[in-house]
Amino acid sequence: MRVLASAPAKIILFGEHSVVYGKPAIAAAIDLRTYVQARFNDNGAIKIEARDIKTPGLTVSFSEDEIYFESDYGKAAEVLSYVRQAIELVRDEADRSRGVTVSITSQIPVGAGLGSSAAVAVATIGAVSKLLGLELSNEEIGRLGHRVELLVQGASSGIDPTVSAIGGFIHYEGGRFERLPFMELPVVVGYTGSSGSTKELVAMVRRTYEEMPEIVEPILTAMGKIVEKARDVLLSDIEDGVRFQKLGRLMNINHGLLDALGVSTKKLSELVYAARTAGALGAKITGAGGGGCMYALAPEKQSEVATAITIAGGTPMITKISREGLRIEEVLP
Ligand SMILES: Nc1ncnc2c1ncn2[C@@H]1O[C@H](COP(=O)(O)OP(=O)(O)O)[C@@H](O)[C@H]1O
Ligand SMILES: C[C@@](O)(CCOP(=O)(O)O)CC(=O)O
Ligand SMILES: [Mg+2]
Repeated sequence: MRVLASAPAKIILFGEHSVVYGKPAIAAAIDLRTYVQARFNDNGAIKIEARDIKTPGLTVSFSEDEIYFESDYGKAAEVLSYVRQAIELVRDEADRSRGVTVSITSQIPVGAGLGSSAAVAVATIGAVSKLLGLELSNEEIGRLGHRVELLVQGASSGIDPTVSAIGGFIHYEGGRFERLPFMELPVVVGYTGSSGSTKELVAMVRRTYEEMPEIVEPILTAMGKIVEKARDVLLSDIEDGVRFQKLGRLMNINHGLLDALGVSTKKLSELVYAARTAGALGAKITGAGGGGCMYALAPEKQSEVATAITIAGGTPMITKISREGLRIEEVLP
């Protein structure tokens, strides 16, 4: 038997980092996906085929007629830890005796703030649980995905695995979510081309918090207030033009506060300012920062903003919100 499952990337519209401290945040699934195929193998082991991910620490030596490969096994194992933990959690719930092979292909840039870690965990849990005959709802799979992120990163709010599992738009707070009405948002994502590790960035913010709680706590509180205002704007019965203007202002304030926490980079800020200059109503980091992506809200200006992001040295992506979260694509005997 073979099962193919897929799960989407996300953007955090408002509230990354502060959400780790129990404040609310708003996120939406987007139409980039990670695909995981799971099948049984005969040797009782876990085998992971991850073709899109670079193997760190690979050394190749060439001599006259021979080639030697040496790999840093620790680093290679670490990079696959989300997938491994996802498989282990499902086997703990079902059957540890059967060997499982998973093959991964992904459209989501890694370490770019678009939730590749959550998507790979959720798609793996979806495929392996189906293979092992477990009946789990998408919500339950989101909760297991959160456990995977906690085990690997040490800290995680759970917003990414939740939105990747259930899709659409959500308001998330302290492990609970509320679905927000679906709407098309005219956004452009700008990718700096570099990556940041969520685990390290969350730990860096934690150190700053512990050093200067009297300064960082009000920043996190303000971020939470931005999210509540944004939720009111998203739910209110106003004309889209006014709605986008209000959301854009809140995005710009949220970006400034993320910058204050130290998670922006020169390149991210350049893309943010380039997008605003080209007519975006708002632009901010999305995800953990330290590289990765920003997004801009640009009604009727998406192509101008995409061009400005390219000129500033980034890669623009005009994405759509995905209504669907985890999806079982096919089950073959
Ligand atoms: N296609 C993939 N195959 C295997 N592991 C992946 C894949 N995509 C992401 N990951 C895991 O997720 C990690 C990146 O997660 P993270 O630092 O949270 O950044 P983000 O979630 O923003 O992409 C990678 O280092 C790797 O461990
Ligand atoms: C920084 C944070 O708020 C979001 C991280 O998202 P990503 O892994 O950078 O896509 C962490 C979390 O919510 O667990
Ligand atoms: Mg992540």
